[in-house]
Amino acid sequence: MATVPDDTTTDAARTRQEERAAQASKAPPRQAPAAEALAARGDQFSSQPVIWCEDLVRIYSTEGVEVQALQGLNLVVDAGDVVALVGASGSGKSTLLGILSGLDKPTGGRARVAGVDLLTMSRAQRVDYQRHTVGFVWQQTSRNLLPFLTAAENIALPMVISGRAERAARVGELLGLLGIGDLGARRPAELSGGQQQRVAIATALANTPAVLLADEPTGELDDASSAQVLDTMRQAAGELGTTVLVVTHDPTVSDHVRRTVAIRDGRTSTEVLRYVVTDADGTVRQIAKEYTVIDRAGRIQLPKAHVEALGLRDRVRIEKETEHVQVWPDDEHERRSGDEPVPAQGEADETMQREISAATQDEER
Ligand SMILES: Nc1ncnc2c1ncn2[C@@H]1O[C@H](COP(=O)(O)OP(=O)(O)OP(=O)(O)O)[C@@H](O)[C@H]1O
Repeated sequence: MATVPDDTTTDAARTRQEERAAQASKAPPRQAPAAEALAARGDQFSSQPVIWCEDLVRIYSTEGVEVQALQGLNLVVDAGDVVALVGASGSGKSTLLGILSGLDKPTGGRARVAGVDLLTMSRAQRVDYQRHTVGFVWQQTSRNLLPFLTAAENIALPMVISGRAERAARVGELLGLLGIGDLGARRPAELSGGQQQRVAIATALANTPAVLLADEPTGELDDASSAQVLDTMRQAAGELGTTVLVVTHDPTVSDHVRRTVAIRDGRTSTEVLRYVVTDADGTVRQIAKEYTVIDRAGRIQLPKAHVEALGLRDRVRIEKETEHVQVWPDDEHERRSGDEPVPAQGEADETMQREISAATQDEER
């Protein structure tokens, strides 16, 4: 028997109690958006999802061959959240980031970031969007920074382009936030990979974007540098009220974010949410729960492991319980594959009628 949702794999009742206790005590998630920072941003959309994608489709056509990279992807990210996007190679992660960053256009569906409609924006709006609404950090440290400028000059550059005043103060603030206050005068070649990525994050945050998008920002770093970069990114984004979406192959990234969304075949498939709960004795614990994504039509994708383990195929039986639904293998299939021929509908009704009469007679006797 498979049961959905997945939280019944442990002690479901206890987990639900823990969840309620966490909500009741308003225990903040580990990377809770800083409410003050969000309020300080004064964004009109701060109470709405900052990233909103519905049935997003991206089809690439090369030499007559079509590849459907996104196949009706749905994703909602709230203001100030820090979300990791994971998935096998080719699942569509970079395609999604390309669309959200305004570098690419979806083939269909709807997408809004910080209130901007990504399908209908004009060329001028796109330039403005890339300058002010989103910041981007690439995997290759060399792609993020200009080698002939110092760290401070790199961070100031987006503000020079957008004509922002009081740049020196802002550069100092960002260098401090990213923990590289003493490295402002160095050129990228004089910095370690981790330090370069922190400068890159500061540069991406310079114009106070609503959203920071990062594609494998720790891909070229060792574990210790990765952890440092992710922590400073999370802290800086929290201070500034910036929403973060980070694509990664690195499983340790998940430990640094509240929410991990998995993409499979161009669609969001599962999510892991992490909470911090404090027990009655003061013990602080982190709870991670895996959820399966359900779309607007009520469709879910069962985990492959469950499907294989239970031999689910063709069809399943779904039963509603008080607080959950159960998914059962098709036992009808097995019953009918025996030696006896399957009766036609009229005969089946008659057979059932005969069986009921026989059972009633047995009871009467
Ligand atoms: N410009 C393109 N032209 C044609 N096909 C493309 C293009 N970009 C991506 N694809 C295809 O779209 C699918 C999704 O690619 P995408 O790069 O988004 O995956 P990904 O999850 O980011 O993979 P990886 O983790 O390896 O970077 C793949 O099948 C890929 O080959």
